[in-house]
Amino acid sequence: NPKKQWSLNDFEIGKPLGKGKFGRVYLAREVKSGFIVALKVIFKEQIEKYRLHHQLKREMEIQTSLRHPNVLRLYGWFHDEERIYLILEYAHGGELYRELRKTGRLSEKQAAIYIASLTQALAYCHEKHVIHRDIKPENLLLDHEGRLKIADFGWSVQSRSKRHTMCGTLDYLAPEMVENKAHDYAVDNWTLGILCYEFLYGVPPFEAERQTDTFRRIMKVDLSFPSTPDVSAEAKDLISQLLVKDSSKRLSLQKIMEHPWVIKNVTSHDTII
Ligand SMILES: COc1ccc(/C=N/Nc2[nH]nc(C)c2C(=O)Nc2cccc(NC(C)=O)c2)cc1
Repeated sequence: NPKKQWSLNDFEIGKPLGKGKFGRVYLAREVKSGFIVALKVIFKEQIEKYRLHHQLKREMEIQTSLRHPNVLRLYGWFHDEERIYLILEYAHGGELYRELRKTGRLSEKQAAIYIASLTQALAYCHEKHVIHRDIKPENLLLDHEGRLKIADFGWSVQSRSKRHTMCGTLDYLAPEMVENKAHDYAVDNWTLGILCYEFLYGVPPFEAERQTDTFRRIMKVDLSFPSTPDVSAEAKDLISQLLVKDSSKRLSLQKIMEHPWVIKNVTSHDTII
């Protein structure tokens, strides 16, 4: 129940799942119910040091309020003197990133299933007035059935602007984000185009040696499709309709679900339509 006051005594801590910038994630079991969760431990002094208290609070309120099969649940949280604990849904498959690195690239069917799941999750977030702004393979988890979960509201606690210049990759940034312009929901549509390209080719479209070159390629929308792997014309069409500099001209989430490439590759049982 959401109002219960949780504490560390309610959980048996299991193996560490991995570590983020602000702390580590552990497998954990709620003692009374035996329910398995992922417990994300964030150090308060890290939050205070980067003055991210309000940001973390807002991100946690957002993620607690979201209920969608492709959005990782934040069930609750608690804290002690030096740490904040997030009680998160456990996704057995781990980061989609790892699967992408292992297989190099995805089949058109698998890529379309993930794009359709992401599109539906984003449509849900947008109707709840939540712009995600930071979808990238390492923020996407897979559950035991291979279903995609957007998983970075709760712990991507860096403030957006600093985060992108400070660390991490620019590959997924839309031009208006790169220019630090006011941005709206359409940044997420751009990112869907980046992800679709990366799922099919194994690398993001504007990858470059130096950040300055990636910036330049994004601003120019310097998009090209290599001759191998042989990717369908429909997939290229969808990518080209998303990686459009003018955010108002990007394909809408609704239109993505109606695109021939998605219709051809995603039958309703793969994802809820
Ligand atoms: C290293 O191999 C792994 C294989 C699977 C996992 C599963 N993680 N599942 C999660 N469910 N809910 C949350 C939150 C997480 C989670 O944070 N996972 C996580 C955290 C940091 C790094 C990784 N690394 C990978 C490869 O998945 C996963 C974690 C690690």
